[in-house]
Amino acid sequence: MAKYGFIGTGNMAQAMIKGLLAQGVVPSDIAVASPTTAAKLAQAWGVQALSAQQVIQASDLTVLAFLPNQLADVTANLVFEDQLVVSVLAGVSVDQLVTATGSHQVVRTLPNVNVAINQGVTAFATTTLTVANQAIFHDFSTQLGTAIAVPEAQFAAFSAIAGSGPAYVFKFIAALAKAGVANGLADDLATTIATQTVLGSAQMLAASGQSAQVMQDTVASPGGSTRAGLDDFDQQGFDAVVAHAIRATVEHKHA
Ligand SMILES: NC(=O)C1=CN([C@@H]2O[C@H](COP(=O)(O)OP(=O)(O)OC[C@H]3O[C@@H](n4cnc5c(N)ncnc54)[C@H](OP(=O)(O)O)[C@@H]3O)[C@@H](O)[C@H]2O)C=CC1
Ligand SMILES: O=C(O)[C@@H]1CCC=N1
Repeated sequence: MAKYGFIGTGNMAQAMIKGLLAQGVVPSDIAVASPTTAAKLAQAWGVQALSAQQVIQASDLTVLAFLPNQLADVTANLVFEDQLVVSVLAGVSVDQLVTATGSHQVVRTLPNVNVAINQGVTAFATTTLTVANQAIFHDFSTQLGTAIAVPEAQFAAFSAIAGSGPAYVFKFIAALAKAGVANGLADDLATTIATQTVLGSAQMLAASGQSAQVMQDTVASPGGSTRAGLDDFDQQGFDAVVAHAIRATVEHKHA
């Protein structure tokens, strides 16, 4: 089994580690480095907390999972040689990764937090990898969900829809639940049914082979309450609100 390393152990790294552990990767095959959280993860999950340089040396694949603006500082004194480096840093290009690490075996990725339950969707773009490193990255990424090769010019759009998308879906669920409470449902019940409804609807759409537009019509009986709600969404400019927020996300430097 390949050994995996993480430099940076925040929300994204923890989501990836959870996904790997759920797939049967043994904790001792995962090495982590960060100022404070790495030691806590070693206690809680049995992974190895090491220095960043030791993580690189102990791993077949090292994930960079700190904040994008930390790239130069964190890598300044690290030696990667031609180790396989997988970055999750939003907005950081393959060329920037090669310059910062000195490695020519580099993968730029943009995952989402659903990797924690092996249902992530991850964009990737690479330098020319050795056959061995292609296999190591393929095994790593497919354990976490779906991995898709995406041109770097499309990473910002991918990041907005897939990377940030879970936050926007959680926002919709929260709004749906809040509206349920405003209309008389208990808080817990409203959250449970809003969550299950979004989960079931996504699965229903995926299974249907139909467009999301067509599926709306299967719910809205002619002259019924759903049509009244959909018309109200349109009058309030729902699609424009979503498009505006996605544009703000795409235009951010860390997309
Ligand atoms: N969250 C998400 O859904 C997504 C995040 N990303 C990318 O993932 C990366 C991490 O984001 P996220 O996990 O949300 O952020 P967090 O703030 O949760 O995590 C940042 C991590 O960086 C660590 N860190 C800080 N300084 C150093 C250092 N000098 N050396 C090593 N590690 C350091 C922190 O360590 P400590 O905890 O010990 O302080 C922390 O574990 C970003 O680049 C982001 O663009 C990409 C797609 C989705
Ligand atoms: O918010 C962020 O900057 C990162 C990028 C995509 C999701 N989270």
